[in-house]
Amino acid sequence: MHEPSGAAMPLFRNASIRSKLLAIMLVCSVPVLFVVTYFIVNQYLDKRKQSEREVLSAVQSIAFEHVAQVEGIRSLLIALSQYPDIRLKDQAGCSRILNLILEKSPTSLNVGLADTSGKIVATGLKQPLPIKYRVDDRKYFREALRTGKFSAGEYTVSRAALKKPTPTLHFALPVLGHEGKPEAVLYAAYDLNSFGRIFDAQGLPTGAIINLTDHRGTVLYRYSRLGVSDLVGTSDHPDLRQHMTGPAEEGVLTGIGMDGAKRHFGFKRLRLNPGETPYLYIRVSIPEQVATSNTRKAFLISLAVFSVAAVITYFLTRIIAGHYIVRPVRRLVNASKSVQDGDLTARSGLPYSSDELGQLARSFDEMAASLDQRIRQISQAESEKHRLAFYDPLTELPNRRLLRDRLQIAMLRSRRQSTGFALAYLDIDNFKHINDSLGHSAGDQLLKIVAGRYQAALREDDFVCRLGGDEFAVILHDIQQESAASTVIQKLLEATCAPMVIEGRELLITASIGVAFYPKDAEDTATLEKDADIALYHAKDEGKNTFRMFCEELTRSSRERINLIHALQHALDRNELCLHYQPKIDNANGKVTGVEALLRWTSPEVGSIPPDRFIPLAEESRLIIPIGEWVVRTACSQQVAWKRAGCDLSMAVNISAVQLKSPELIQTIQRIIEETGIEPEQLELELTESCLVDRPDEVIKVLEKLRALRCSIAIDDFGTGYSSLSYLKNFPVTVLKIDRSFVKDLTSSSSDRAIAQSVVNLANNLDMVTVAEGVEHQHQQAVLEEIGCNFVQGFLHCEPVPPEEIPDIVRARNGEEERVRKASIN
Ligand SMILES: Nc1nc2c(ncn2[C@@H]2O[C@@H]3COP(=O)(O)O[C@H]4[C@@H](O)[C@H](n5cnc6c(=O)[nH]c(N)nc65)O[C@@H]4COP(=O)(O)O[C@H]3[C@H]2O)c(=O)[nH]1
Repeated sequence: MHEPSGAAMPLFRNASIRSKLLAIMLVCSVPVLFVVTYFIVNQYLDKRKQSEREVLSAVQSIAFEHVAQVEGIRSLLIALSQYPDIRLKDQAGCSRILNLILEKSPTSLNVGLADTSGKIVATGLKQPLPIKYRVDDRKYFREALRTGKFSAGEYTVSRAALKKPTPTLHFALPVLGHEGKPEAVLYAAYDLNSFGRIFDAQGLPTGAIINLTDHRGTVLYRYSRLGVSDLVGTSDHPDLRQHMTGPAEEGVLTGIGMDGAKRHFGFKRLRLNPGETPYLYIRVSIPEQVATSNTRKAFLISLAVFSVAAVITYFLTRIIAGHYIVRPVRRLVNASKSVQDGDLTARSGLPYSSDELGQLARSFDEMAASLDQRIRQISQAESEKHRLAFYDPLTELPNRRLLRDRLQIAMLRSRRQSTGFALAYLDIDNFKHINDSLGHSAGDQLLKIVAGRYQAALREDDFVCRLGGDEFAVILHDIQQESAASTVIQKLLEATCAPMVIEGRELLITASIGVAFYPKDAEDTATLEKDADIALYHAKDEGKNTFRMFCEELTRSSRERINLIHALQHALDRNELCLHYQPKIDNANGKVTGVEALLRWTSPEVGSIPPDRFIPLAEESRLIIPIGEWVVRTACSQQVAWKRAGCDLSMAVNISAVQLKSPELIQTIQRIIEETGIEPEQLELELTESCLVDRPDEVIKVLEKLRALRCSIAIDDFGTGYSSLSYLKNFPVTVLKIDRSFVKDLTSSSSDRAIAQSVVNLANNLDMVTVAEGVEHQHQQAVLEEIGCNFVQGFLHCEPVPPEEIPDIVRARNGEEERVRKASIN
């Protein structure tokens, strides 16, 4: 079966509709998912940017505030440097002012004055510093002296506030003398915790961290809402130091923080004076997770909603597709399978809605209905064809073809069951005569009645068929014995004999039956049929209304028949045929007025064969056509030869029914008349009465043509056939020959005499002459003369003799008769 290629989606080629629909649903969901994802990613990126802006802004504002504080310190130190006590390095005055200043400065942990050797002159602290405390090792001190400018120091943990170590960053300003030389250094310790406070004021989200490092990357201060980190003093993460060396003074970046979390960083470098090394690197960071937590949440919610929607859609699609698509399609598939399996009454059972499935259901149902109708029509046509092929239309019995099938089946069944069966051939006796005399319609009715009787007489599993014409065949199953078959055959004969009324006339018919047995007589059906046929032939031959079981003897006689036909085929060529002539005597004067030509055959193999035996075979094999032509030609030639020799006789020739039906008969006779030169009036064509009853209208036409040739026409064996007297007057017949059977008992049987008399009267009335056949005795001759029969033939007068004897017989007879006649006159 052809499979659509469907190379596009081989994965789904064999998937169910439900799966395909679900796949479609899922595929259609992808854009939705894509859009949702797109918006969420966008939101995420926005959040990220927002977070970066936030950290940058935070770092900028923290730096700004810090710078402002440092500037405050710078201004303060500048103002102090102008103060007289400071310039004079008056310890008490300095302490007082510094003390006062320190109290007012929230970001400074200490404010102090050191001389140029680094020795502390005074501090703003309440408690005095230890004597050995010096600042000459501090970077801010040395830088201030070196540069003469406001300088920053390095990170320290305040030693001033001993109770609580505090991260500090020192700034220093040299106090310059009149020559501009540094005379002392003012310094302030900046509390790095100030960053924490500024940082807190930014309102950054949880997890935000501020990280301060120096130019070496050492963490100076690290603070979050959780407090100051213990990572202070450690080295900054190398990956995060890029901002220290990069070109940008401030900016944002994303990376892994020191806590291992991904963070958004805002950074800024701080310098006291342009071109100087930055004294502080500020970094503020927010964990990305915190920055994008909303979008992540939104993403997860969307994903959850999408998943729930997908699950709901999945189940809804399953339910809806199952109800509206899958179930109808399954019903269509099932209906299709049923149709495929031969159930053409199968229908979808779906409502014919206006959608595609409704239309498909309607189309399918209509297609199945039309298929059903077509198949019915075809099967009706087939069964009609089968009926015509295997059944006889007249009797509705099976025909010969079906017989052959049934014989095969019966044979196989018998072989399997080790049984046997009988085949009987039946033939209605004289059906042809009945058919022709009563008409075809009556003949058909007869056959139907007989067929019905045979069916009724047989068992149900026996088989009866019509072979054609008046022939029937019967299979009798499970019969091996002749005795068992005889009972059934007898029943069939009786069924045939039962009186029947057709067209108001009561008919009595008989049948002949031939029977052969399987496997006794034949082991194949063809031989069995032949055997039954042979048996039937012999039943007919034996006088009809009887049956004959097949035996080897019959085959032998049949074989003889066939051999005889073969021999007859060569009889003409081999000059084995000859004619004898029987004189015909005129009762009026006792003279021989004519002869009847009678065919004789002497075969070198078989010897002399009587015409009653070989003429039927010649008719059967249609050899009678050439033989009959030879007879007419020989007889006519003989007649002409005798006539020339002074022996003028009429010539009677037998014409068989087969010759009469031959379309060449007229031409043949005409040609022979012309060729031989016989006077046509002297040629008498004898036809048996049975020739006339078969298609009388056509026979009349043939006879009229023969009469037109001026031949005489005689009806042979008159009174033995079934010819209707009403027809007789229409036949252009000139002679009626009274059959030998009536002549035989003419003197003893009053009915035979009455028949003979009737024939003579009929002939007289119809202007015909009569000839009596088979006259053997004088008393028969006397009666025939008495009843007025015109001519006689018979052994009493002369047997059929060879042609050479005829002239002498005629001379003797006609001379004698002349002498007798003259004597009787005298
Ligand atoms: N018992 C008895 N028989 C007598 C007597 N007189 C004559 N017959 C026989 O009666 C038969 C008369 O011929 P059929 O009735 O035409 O009957 C003929 C005819 O029907 C047929 N037949 C003979 N020759 C021909 C022929 O050339 N063509 C055709 N178509 N049929 C022929 O064969 C039949 C028999 O012919 P045959 O044996 O020659 O028999 C002849 C003849 O020998 C008699 O007194 N007693």
